[in-house]
Amino acid sequence: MEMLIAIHDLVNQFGTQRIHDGLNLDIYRGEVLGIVGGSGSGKSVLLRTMLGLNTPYSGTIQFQESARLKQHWGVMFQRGALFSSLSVADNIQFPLREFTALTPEECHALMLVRLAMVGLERSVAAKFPAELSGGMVKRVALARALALDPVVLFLDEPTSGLDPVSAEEFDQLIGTLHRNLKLTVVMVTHDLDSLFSTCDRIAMLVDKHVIVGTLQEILANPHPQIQAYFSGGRARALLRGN
Ligand SMILES: Nc1ncnc2c1ncn2[C@@H]1O[C@H](COP(=O)(O)OP(=O)(O)OP(=O)(O)O)[C@@H](O)[C@H]1O
Repeated sequence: MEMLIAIHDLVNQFGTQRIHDGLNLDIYRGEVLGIVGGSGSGKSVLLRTMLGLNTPYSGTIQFQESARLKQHWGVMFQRGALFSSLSVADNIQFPLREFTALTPEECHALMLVRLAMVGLERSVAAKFPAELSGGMVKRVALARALALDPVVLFLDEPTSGLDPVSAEEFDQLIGTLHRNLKLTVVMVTHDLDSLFSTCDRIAMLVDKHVIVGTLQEILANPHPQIQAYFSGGRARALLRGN
């Protein structure tokens, strides 16, 4: 498989608190990788470091040429996803205006395509974020992340705050987009449903490193933190249904 992102010997540290200590992780083109781990284990810091928003203490993160520039990335953050003062149309067109020389008409047409891709009607374009449901906000944020036709999509807790039905619909949407667009998806998630239904591989933050594998491989790993993470009632119920 073709490697898209190679993280080598990564160390992140704040003051004397070491978060990652020689972390290695390869991310392959076309996969959906779920990043999991307990609260405070360093998932967000890892994502932010990949995005260049956090400078590591040491180590390297290499992107393959085709995914090296910001324009190649679609990013959906958990909070503050949309600009509240801009309409849905302007939110989605924001990256197009920033990074491309497309005409306003072309931006508008592309915005409508992105809206349709995330399953929203044209009429939503004129609305403002405050007028949308939580699930619609997530879809608009996803449409904006897809605006520039990214090579890789970074999602931070994409289903947090959604009711179970909306979360499942959103998982299905991610799966469909991944298959149709051949996207590489890197998502931080606490949502075991998402993890089990959407991710090809799991990177679990343990002891300042990641343990990586398919769901089956991770479940077979005897590390006590992994066993504890997947031994809760919900995880067991999901595994029975898997
Ligand atoms: N800018 C910062 N300055 C100092 N400490 C930080 C900074 N960013 C993160 N940390 C610390 O790094 C640790 C890991 O944080 P991070 O947000 O990555 O955890 P997480 O795994 O995403 O947790 P959660 O699931 O609760 O969101 C925490 O102890 C946090 O307090």
